[in-house]
Amino acid sequence: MYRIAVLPGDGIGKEVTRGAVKVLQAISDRFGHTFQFSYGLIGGEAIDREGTPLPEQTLHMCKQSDAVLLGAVGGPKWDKNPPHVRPEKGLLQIRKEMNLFANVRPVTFYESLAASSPLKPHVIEGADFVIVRELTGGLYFGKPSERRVEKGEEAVVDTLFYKRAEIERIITFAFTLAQKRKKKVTSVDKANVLESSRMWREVAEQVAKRFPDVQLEHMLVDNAAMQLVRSPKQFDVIVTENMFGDILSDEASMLTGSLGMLPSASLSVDGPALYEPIHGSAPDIAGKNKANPLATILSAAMMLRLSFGLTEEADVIERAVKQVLNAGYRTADIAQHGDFVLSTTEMVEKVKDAILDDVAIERIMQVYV
Ligand SMILES: NC(=O)c1ccc[n+]([C@@H]2O[C@H](COP(=O)([O-])OP(=O)(O)OC[C@H]3O[C@@H](n4cnc5c(N)ncnc54)[C@H](O)[C@@H]3O)[C@@H](O)[C@H]2O)c1
Ligand SMILES: CC(C)[C@H](C(=O)O)[C@@H](O)C(=O)O
Ligand SMILES: [Mg+2]
Repeated sequence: MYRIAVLPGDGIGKEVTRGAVKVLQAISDRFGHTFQFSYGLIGGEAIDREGTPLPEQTLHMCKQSDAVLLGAVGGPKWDKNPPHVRPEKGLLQIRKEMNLFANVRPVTFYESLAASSPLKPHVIEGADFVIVRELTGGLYFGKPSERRVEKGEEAVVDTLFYKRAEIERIITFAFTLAQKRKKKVTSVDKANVLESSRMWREVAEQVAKRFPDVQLEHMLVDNAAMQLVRSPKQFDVIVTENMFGDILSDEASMLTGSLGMLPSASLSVDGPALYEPIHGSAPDIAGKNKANPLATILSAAMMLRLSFGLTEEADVIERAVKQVLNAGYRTADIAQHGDFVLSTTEMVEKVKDAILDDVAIERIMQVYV
């Protein structure tokens, strides 16, 4: 049995996690696995109901689970809350409390979505890279982070803080991943300005010595932002600090045409991992059955593969997504003029159908081939 903690969160988080759970149930039916789903509050809804963005009960449930599936948090309703009762604080707290330092954001080009991207097909065709984002340090967690009065003037400060060991572990993770891929690491920093980036670069050089089969290049983050749209096919594994990774991964989603396509895994050295789409709660489309569920469904596939070792089942989900896209089914965010637009729930049903077809074909192949 696999114990999955489901944290729907706010806005479309509820809609896309509902869809991913249905897909996992289809996998469970077909492969005979037992997924035990437990639900917890996080983010704005948790604030409304429990007065805190991450209730202790939620954190305990997640720590006791085998993996966590999260939707998204946040929304205008809570945007003026004090810092400690913002929905996003709950997300940062669960990342820190579960030591989820390694955030893996794969960026995959889908042939059938070439027209959905704002980038030219020849630029993106074949692009396939992973952004490895340090997730529990940097500006997000550095202290002080406060407003103050300095020499009679109102001022404010945030702090970009990393221990050398935190930098070393994420870069080591990136090199280990690159060894299993195309053996190239692009370390992104702002070493021409930031001291933290100069240490980052030193550590990358030191770690590289332990991976002689992996190529290391350094790239300044402003150049990297430009290179992502100019020539994304050059990348294999990008490793970078927290804030840069947040920004670059949303930009990278445009290779697929939508934020609604990118999954993520947040991993720790030990203990359960957390899987979530990189997008947010999308208040502008929340409750309209318009959200693209594929990023969350693909995050569930990452869960099966990375947390449960169910590689065939993960492959089935990823193949089903590709089949549905190849068949021309689109949610509004990836639709072109003239496409038949599916709702969130309709897209989920198409993925479930493809899973059932895929498994049927697999069974036939096993029997007759
Ligand atoms: N991991 C998270 O929980 C997470 C991530 C990012 C933003 N947020 C929060 O979400 C709220 C809204 O932030 P935002 O609008 O800047 O970012 P967002 O990612 O929610 O939305 C950005 C744009 O992308 C679209 N979009 C996002 N996901 C989509 C999907 N699955 N299908 C179709 N379209 C999709 C939205 O409609 C919107 O136009 C904020 O409160 C923010 O803090 C949460
Ligand atoms: C909601 C916000 C705190 C979060 C982040 O910046 O990490 C989000 O943008 C993400 O990418 O998961
Ligand atoms: Mg983000």
